Amino acid sequence: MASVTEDQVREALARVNDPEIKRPITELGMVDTVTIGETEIVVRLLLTVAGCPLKDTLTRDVTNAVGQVAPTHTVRVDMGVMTDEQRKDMQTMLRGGQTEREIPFAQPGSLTKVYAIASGKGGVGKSSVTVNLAIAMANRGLKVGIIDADIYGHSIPDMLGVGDLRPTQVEDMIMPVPAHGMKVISIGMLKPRKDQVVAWRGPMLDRALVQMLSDVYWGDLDALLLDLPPGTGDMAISLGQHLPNAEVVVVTTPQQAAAQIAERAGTMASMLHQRVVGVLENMSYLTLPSGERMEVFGSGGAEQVAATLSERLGYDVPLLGQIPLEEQLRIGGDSGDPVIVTHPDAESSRILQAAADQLSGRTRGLAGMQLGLAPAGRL
Ligand SMILES: Nc1ncnc2c1ncn2[C@@H]1O[C@H](COP(=O)(O)OP(=O)(O)OP(=O)(O)O)[C@@H](O)[C@H]1O
Repeated sequence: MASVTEDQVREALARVNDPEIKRPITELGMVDTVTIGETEIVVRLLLTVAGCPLKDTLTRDVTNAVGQVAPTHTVRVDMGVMTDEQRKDMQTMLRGGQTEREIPFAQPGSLTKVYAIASGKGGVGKSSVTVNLAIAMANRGLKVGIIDADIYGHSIPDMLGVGDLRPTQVEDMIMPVPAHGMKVISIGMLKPRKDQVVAWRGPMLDRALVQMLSDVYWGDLDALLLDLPPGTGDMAISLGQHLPNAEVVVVTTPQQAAAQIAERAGTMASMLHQRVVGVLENMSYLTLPSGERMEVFGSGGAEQVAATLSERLGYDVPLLGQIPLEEQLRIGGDSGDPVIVTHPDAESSRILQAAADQLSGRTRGLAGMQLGLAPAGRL
């Protein structure tokens, strides 16, 4: 009987990814020993933390991979836990050799587009827009991350159905929570208790933002969306300081009062040297059973914001779309299954998908856009 070698088994193991970190377990230093007996192969794995919730997935994947190169052997997977030293080595490897924390998206040459979703007033639908825009980008094959930096609302995890999940921590590195094919971290996940009220001043908020940007293992992202708290407060200033390359999308309703406050949010972004890439109007109208459109919050707000910002900032700030009031959108947010997933043909979903395509440079024929010159999503 031709026997299998340890190299062949390790080669097979190199095809198994850690389910959370999504990198080969061999690269992560998780394969401790491989022992090949007459009839049995024993693979000893080192987990990052004892009681890792993904033990069963790892055992299944390892058994399948080794079974393919050694079909006549049985496979046994033993589990141990990494030492502090081994965890630190893994963390350094994940940071690309950097031992110091740094914000990967602020490095020259970063290919990740960062979008800050801002609003003047609260409750205009900024978080709903963030999750649906993010999924719309993921729908096009982009690797997407979301940071919920809204200290007052932090509603993103619930909107994505992961409100009860906590991120895994490896040393001082935090693994983002997977949701709808994306990676998510929320300021709410950094609190000791879910129901704790966040009453932080500027420096604490700054630390929380830096933690979410640099201590979270984001891996390779095409787009990172940040849900900011409403208004022009400390978080917006911190973001401007740490990520001046972020592009800002302003969300507003058609209401004139909301529009004026939204203009201030856009102007502030520009003062922090961030580019305002568009305005999205939410709650624009309600389609009545007769087909007639009722403008519940009036009309013209976002057009006004786009025109004022274009004039003030000296470049074109487009209106990216007008999203109607829709019950399905609200239900999607409440249930954790966003409307763009459950009802991709709903009017709101189509408008959000078009806005996402416009932002990530996927709509053909837009004036001034580079087409086909760079990899998708990295224009
Ligand atoms: N177009 C819409 N149609 C129906 N309901 C909507 C729409 N947009 C938002 N909502 C609902 O309005 C409420 C507020 O929306 P959301 O939480 O997204 O706003 P926000 O601007 O992020 O609020 P906050 O200021 O608290 O962060 C939610 O219940 C959401 O489901």
